[in-house]
Order: sequence, then C-alpha cells, then structure tokens
Amino acid sequence: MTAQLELRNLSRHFGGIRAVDGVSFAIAPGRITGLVGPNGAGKSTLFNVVTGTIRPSGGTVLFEGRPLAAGQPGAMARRGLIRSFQSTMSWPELGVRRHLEQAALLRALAAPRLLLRRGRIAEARRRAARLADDILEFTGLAAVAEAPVATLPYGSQKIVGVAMALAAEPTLLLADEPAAGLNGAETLAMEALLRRIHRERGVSLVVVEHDLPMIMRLCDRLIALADGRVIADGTPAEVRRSRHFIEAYLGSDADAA
Ligand SMILES: Nc1ncnc2c1ncn2[C@@H]1O[C@H](COP(=O)(O)OP(=O)(O)OP(=O)(O)O)[C@@H](O)[C@H]1O
Repeated sequence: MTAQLELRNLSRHFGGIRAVDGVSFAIAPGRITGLVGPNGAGKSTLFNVVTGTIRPSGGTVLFEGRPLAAGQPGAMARRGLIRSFQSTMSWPELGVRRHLEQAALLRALAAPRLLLRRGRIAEARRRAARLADDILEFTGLAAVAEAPVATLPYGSQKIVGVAMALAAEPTLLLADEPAAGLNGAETLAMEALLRRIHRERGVSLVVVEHDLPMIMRLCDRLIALADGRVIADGTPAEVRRSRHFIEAYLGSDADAA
C-alpha cells in the first residue's frame, strides 16, 4: 500500500543548526500519529517543511506517493494535507461561520481554473456555506456560529482552528499543539474532537503535542524526535519504554511519560 505521507532522509538546516537531520518515516492511511520531542527537537520545522512553508535542505516529502513541490505552501493543501489554523491570528472580528467559509474557500479557490469562471465561484461559495453548516454542527460550534472569534474563550478558539482545517476537507490533518494553553476539561474536549474527526470523518491525523498523557491516549503510533533525529518510533507503550525517549525527556517531562 502507498504510504499517505512519507519522508525520505529529510533535512533542514539553519546555518550550523540541524533542526531536522535526516528524518525518514512512512505513515499508512487511516492512522493517528503523534510527533513528540523536547523543546527544539525539530517538530515545528518538520511540520513547516511537510506543509511546504519552508524548503528542505535535503531529502523528499511524498504525499500519497507524489513529491512535495518545495516552496509552494498551497500545493499540499490543494491535495488534502491541511494544517490546523491559528484562528485568532486571522480575522478576529469575523464570526465563526465566516471563518469556516473562508477556510473552505481557500482550497476551492486555489484552483486557478475556477478563478476564471464567475459561476464556478458562486457555486464554490454555496458549497462553502453548506460545509460550514455541517462543521458547525459536527464540532458543537453551532451555538456560537455568529460570535466574533476574538470574543470566544481560548479553548473554543482552538476548536475553531481545528474546525477550519476540517472545512478545507483534509485527508490528512496536521494538528500543531492542539492542547497547548488548554485546561484539563478543554484538553479532553479537544482530544474527543480529534478522535471523532478520525473515526467519523475518516481523516488521518499527525499531531504535534507536548501533553504526553494526552498524545499517548490519542495516538496509535508515536514518533519521537530529539536534535532533529528520530529517536523512537512505535506504539505509545513501546516509545514510553524506549531508553532514548526517556533520556531525551529526563529532567523535563520524564515523569509525565
Ligand atoms: N528560522 C530559524 N532560524 C534559525 N534557527 C531555527 C529556526 N527555526 C528553528 N530553528 C532552530 O531549530 C531547532 C528546532 O526548532 P523547532 O522549533 O523546529 O523545534 P520544536 O521541536 O518545534 O520545539 P518546540 O517544542 O519548542 O516548539 C532549534 O534549535 C531552533 O532554535
């Protein structure tokens, strides 16, 4: 079976810093994979290379068997690889529904041929409105559909960020620290939403997260990074027992593991 996402000897250097240093792994479709590692391990850099936001220094990213076009951030999104949005950074005065419609349109209108045809744009807008309604219900955001995002509690804003990614119709959703800044109840709500996105919508997930108990509950596979390299790869139970993983976290989050 073709891997949904495959990294082959991927590297990204910043001057003398090897932020990502020869990382290879393949993820089969239909999985929830966690990417963990201490601060500075290279997780964000890896996400940025995979989504095309920054160019790799070497190596290849394949999505559904086809290589990433380096330096074209929209290209992976058009193919269904979507990163969760930092919604509060985008249009804080706009309502939740409008956020979802905008996210749905980003992908639809990214196809250049559509821009030439007025009728197709109108159809894309109608489709975005239908999608937004569906996702408002699915995520439990319908009650605050018209509220400006900036007025929502932080936990709800983070849900909006994931809902926006869902509106862009991913086959693989990259969730970047979905539990960061959330309290215990909000973390559980986020975890439940991610699980439902996987189970009920058939979306694969790659999740970067510092909350180790949460990510160990959520994922069927964990890939641990340290100093830009893969130091452990397996089920959460296997990774938790790995000597390299325990060493990487010693003095920081080792107790939580
Ligand atoms: N644009 C940049 N210029 C220079 N160095 C960078 C840049 N981006 C990241 N780095 C360095 O690359 C290394 C990996 O950083 P990265 O942010 O990818 O780690 P991370 O695992 O996401 O960390 P965190 O969990 O703290 O977000 C660090 O040493 C960081 O200082």
